[in-house]
Amino acid sequence: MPNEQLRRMDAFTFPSYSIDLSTGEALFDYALTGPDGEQRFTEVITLPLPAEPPSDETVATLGRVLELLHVVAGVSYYKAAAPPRLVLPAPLGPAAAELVTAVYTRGLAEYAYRNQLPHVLELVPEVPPGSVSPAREYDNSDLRPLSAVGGGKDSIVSLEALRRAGFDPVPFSVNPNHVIVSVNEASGLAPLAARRRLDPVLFDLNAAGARNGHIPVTAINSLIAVATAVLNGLGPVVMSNERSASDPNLVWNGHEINHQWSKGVEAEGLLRAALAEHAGLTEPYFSLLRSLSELHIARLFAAIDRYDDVVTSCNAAFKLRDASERWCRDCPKCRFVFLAMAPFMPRERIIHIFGGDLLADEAQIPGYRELLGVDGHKPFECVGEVEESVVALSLLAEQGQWREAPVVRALVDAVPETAWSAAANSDVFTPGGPNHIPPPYTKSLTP
Ligand SMILES: CC(=O)N[C@H]1[C@@H](OP(=O)(O)OP(=O)(O)OC[C@H]2O[C@@H](n3ccc(=O)[nH]c3=O)[C@H](O)[C@@H]2O)O[C@H](CO)[C@@H](O)[C@@H]1O[C@H](C)C(=O)N[C@@H](C)C(=O)N[C@@H](CCC(=O)O)C(=O)O
Ligand SMILES: Nc1ncnc2c1ncn2[C@@H]1O[C@H](COP(=O)(O)OP(=O)(O)OP(=O)(O)O)[C@@H](O)[C@H]1O
Repeated sequence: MPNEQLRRMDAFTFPSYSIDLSTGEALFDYALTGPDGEQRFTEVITLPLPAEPPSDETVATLGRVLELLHVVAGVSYYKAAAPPRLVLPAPLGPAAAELVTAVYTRGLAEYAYRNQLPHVLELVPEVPPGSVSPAREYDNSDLRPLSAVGGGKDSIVSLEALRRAGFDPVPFSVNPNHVIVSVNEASGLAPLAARRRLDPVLFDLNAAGARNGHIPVTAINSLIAVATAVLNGLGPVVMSNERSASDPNLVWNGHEINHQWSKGVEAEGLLRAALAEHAGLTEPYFSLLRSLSELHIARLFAAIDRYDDVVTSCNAAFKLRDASERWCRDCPKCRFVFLAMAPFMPRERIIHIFGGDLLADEAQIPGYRELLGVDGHKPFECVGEVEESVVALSLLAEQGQWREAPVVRALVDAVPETAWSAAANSDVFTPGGPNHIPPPYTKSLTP
């Protein structure tokens, strides 16, 4: 469909969804409609099946989770045109409607900002009138947790904490690539995986110049994880989203723009409330690392060495096409994670993990100046707060193994006095902020 026709689309709708319980394959249909016709899409999500066929109650609860997933996963296709109307397929309760509104507005905020589409931030979904029959309560809080694994340091810290605390976690990933497969192998635990296939038409439209940008992928992965847990008789989904994920990158037109919005605590609360209301799940989903800073998580990671050959936090390794093998060593996330880990491990170990030394590479100085708040705003990436970067730098400046590294020397000179004093009084190693960690899990992070 030509780009001008896409730009004239006036509504995004959700024609149908279905699941085949003999294969685990769910089909989610979407449509952009306008004066020139419609553009249909189908996303395919395949859930891992349990050994025994699920009960009717399980199928009913799963259906409710998939109804939410159908609507949330539509963001990938909505963004190809960003029409003014978002027409939901069925009535929703207030908590579910609030989740959907937030996913399409705050979740697409970076997209709206970069494409200069302020109406997206004001989008109000059209919810068909009627009530939703109450969901059967489903308490899975005592069952084995499903621990989401993204291949990076955060999910490794959670997996190991759960294991140490005796929770017997099941690793779970959506579309595990070679990095995630290697991390699972290193864990020695038997993982579950779901498959997700975006409609290839979307890539054709993108190549032809359709609107494009960042989407709240964690909200989608989280609901796929919850659906997998329900279908397989497992307990809460444990995420590894940190405190700083809730911090916006900037404010635009009075709206917070946060690249990591669906990893933040607001999204976590909305998702939990929607799952309780719409699917009856009492303890569906929480982040174990919510109270911790990235720097604190890096320090916990440094105490675990069984994943050194495989751990990869660089997003370039997770692209659908042309992915890097492991760390690209030239992006905000590589820079930040290197800086965060370096104070807590011998120099040879971190060079081994990354395959190079970013603090010896002077080409990295401009990127590090952004992370340290000296230039620009916090990059649109999964990186910690400026204060965490300054604290990490101050720790490096005290260590003989790093003090003379060219990048450390240049940055120590660049950071203003005010930032050093803020870092000196920083609480980055003190857990804090709101969280949804259920009581049985609160002690998991204490060695
Ligand atoms: C791997 C990555 O960072 N991708 C972002 C990148 O996309 P790119 O075109 O370079 O590569 P692909 O990921 O292969 O995507 C191809 C196209 O498909 C679209 N798409 C992808 C996944 C999806 O669920 N829906 C989609 O529509 C995508 O828009 C591409 O056109 O740049 C994109 C634009 O900024 C980003 O949207 C891609 O981000 C992925 C969705 C992704 O998985 N990113 C995570 C690594 C990520 O950024 N996580 C955040 C958490 C954000 C959140 O709120 O959940 C983080 O860790 O901070
Ligand atoms: N493919 C995936 N399947 C399931 N969960 C995922 C996937 N990718 C990321 N996640 C989860 O989403 C959350 C955010 O991902 P993120 O990339 O920040 O974490 P990570 O890979 O564990 O650590 P790092 O921040 O070091 O990359 C984490 O809980 C992670 O486990």
